Amino acid sequence: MTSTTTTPQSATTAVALSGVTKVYGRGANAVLALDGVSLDVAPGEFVCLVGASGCGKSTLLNLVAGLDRPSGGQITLDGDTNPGLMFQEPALFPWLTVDGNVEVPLKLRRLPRAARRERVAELLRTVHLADFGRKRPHELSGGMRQRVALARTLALDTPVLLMDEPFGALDAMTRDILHDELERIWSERKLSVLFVTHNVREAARLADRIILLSSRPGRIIYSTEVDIPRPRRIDSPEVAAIAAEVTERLRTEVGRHGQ
Ligand SMILES: Nc1ncnc2c1ncn2[C@@H]1O[C@H](COP(=O)(O)OP(=O)(O)OP(=O)(O)O)[C@@H](O)[C@H]1O
Repeated sequence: MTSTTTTPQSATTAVALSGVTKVYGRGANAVLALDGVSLDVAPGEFVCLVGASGCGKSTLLNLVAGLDRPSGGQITLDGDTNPGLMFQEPALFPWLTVDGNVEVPLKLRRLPRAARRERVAELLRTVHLADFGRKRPHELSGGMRQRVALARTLALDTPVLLMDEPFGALDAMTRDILHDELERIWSERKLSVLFVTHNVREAARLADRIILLSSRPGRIIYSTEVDIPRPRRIDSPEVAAIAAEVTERLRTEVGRHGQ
């Protein structure tokens, strides 16, 4: 069976992937990107997906987002809203102000004007940009632009957030601050997060659970719970120990493929 559905599920699963396979192209040019991936994300769980370059992390996220269809298997999302998406590029509309950008999903949801204004102000307070509503994206730093992108995603009021290397282009200090912000918002709003990253330390800093994908075709080869109390520091010995364990597994996997 091949499908992506958005139907009420049991309360124990926010995102469910069952035997998900993805093949790009056909015949001699066919590329098996994902092979039988099964994964459940619980409501309120923060799951980080790591793996070597080209192992299918973005493919998996795109399938969950409904941007593409699996070749086999099933993907089910709890609730009737689409998941929120964030990428490395904030993808803001340059001709709109910060307010205007955050307002876009609210307009699409046909919220009345006064309610939109109130909601935009509340979302900008959430991401600590209350005084920047009238600025345009080019007037902001990279970190601020990602905050706007986060506010815009939160405007969807979705319980599921899909993030593909959202902080990959930021400097370490800005990334560190945004980790704190994201952790706070995730915990306050009880979001379920599927977060793709190359950065194993970032995964250990943020995740309840880290999933490691094999080199192509992507299969789940390792999974570990991260029991470190929050809030965490990316430079703490506990985070470093988990990161070292995952890095070792990743190294073995990459070595196995001679990359
Ligand atoms: N549209 C496509 N057509 C053909 N092959 C594709 C397509 N999209 C992705 N692939 C291939 O599928 C595999 C998985 O790609 P994907 O982008 O999901 O990996 P990734 O783990 O996100 O990589 P990275 O970490 O480098 O971003 C790669 O080998 C890629 O070349």
